[in-house]
Amino acid sequence: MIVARFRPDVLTDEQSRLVAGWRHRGHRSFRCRVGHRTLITFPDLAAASPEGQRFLTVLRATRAVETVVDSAGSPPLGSLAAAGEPTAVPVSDDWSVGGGRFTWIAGPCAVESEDQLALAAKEVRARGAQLLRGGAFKPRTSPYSFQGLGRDGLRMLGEVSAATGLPVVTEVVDPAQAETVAEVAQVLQIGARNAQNFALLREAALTGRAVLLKRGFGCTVQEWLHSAEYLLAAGNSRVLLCERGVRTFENSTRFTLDISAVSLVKRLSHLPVLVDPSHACGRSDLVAPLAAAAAVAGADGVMVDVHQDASTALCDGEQAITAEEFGALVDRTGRLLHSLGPDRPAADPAMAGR
Ligand SMILES: O=C[C@H](O)[C@H](O)COP(=O)(O)O
Ligand SMILES: C=C(OP(=O)(O)O)C(=O)O
Repeated sequence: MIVARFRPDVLTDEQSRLVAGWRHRGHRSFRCRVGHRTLITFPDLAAASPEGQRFLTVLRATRAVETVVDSAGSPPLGSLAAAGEPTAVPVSDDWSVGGGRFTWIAGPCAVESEDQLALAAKEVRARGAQLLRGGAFKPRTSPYSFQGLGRDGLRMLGEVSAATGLPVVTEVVDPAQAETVAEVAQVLQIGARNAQNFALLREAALTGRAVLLKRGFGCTVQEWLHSAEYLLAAGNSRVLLCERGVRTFENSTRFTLDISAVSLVKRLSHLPVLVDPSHACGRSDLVAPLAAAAAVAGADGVMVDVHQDASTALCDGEQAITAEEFGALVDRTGRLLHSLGPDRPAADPAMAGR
């Protein structure tokens, strides 16, 4: 699919003229601001048709257009080739995910009480977390399992965030609740089970909050990237991808962490890629090695479940690590990243699309 990247010193009237001309002929275009640049894709442009050829000539001759890229079957607005460089996604006044810094997101799987959340936030913040996770609305396999504290949980997240300064990542499961969740959370999480709930993706994007998009456990990399494209095409470029394991024949771990997808997506997409080792393996003893693997594979950060007393956890206790273990994990991974230095696989626009 054809996508045009416009220069940072955008000549918006040129952009608008181009888009208006194209739309006047009954065609669609989708625009997304990525860093300092604007990407516009033209899904109806058939490069081989005479009309397509004429439009491409105009695009290439337009001063405001930096480059015109064919994303070759990959979703265009998320493509690294189109953006030209990886994007860093701001999630608060003083933290961006991506851009070379490693991000730690930690906290309980589910918000269970004020005390539990406040203690977890204090503990993970002291040990290096930049964002607090915690589910208020829990997507559970069984209707009889703990479903989360709902609005009460959201309120607790808001209070703890205000007290600690930690931005909050929490899941939204219902399109009608996207705005309510966005009043509290700096990052809306779309869980694996909803990765292809397109109405939910659209509502989450329209809140303008950053969106952390888990990979569906039955989704291919291309399906996952197309879900991200729904967010981008709705005009929200603050998208974080999160690999959390896929379902395979292997059942000795909860899911199978697809580490190759991490390195691959860093080559295909300009969006930051995170890894959730907790949900991937479902076992606290494998969280540290998988987090290390994620860091080496080029991930921009890791999200982990942390609980003070996993034996009493109301959700996913088997995969939660303690705050002390989290601290050790942050230290070890920090040393690992340092030792890798510039050898850590980074997004390389020259490899995009291979
Ligand atoms: O965050 C946790 C999810 O809600 C959980 O992994 C769902 O799984 P389960 O309901 O099968 O336990
Ligand atoms: C439900 C969660 O994860 P996933 O959607 O990856 O299962 C979660 O992180 O709380």
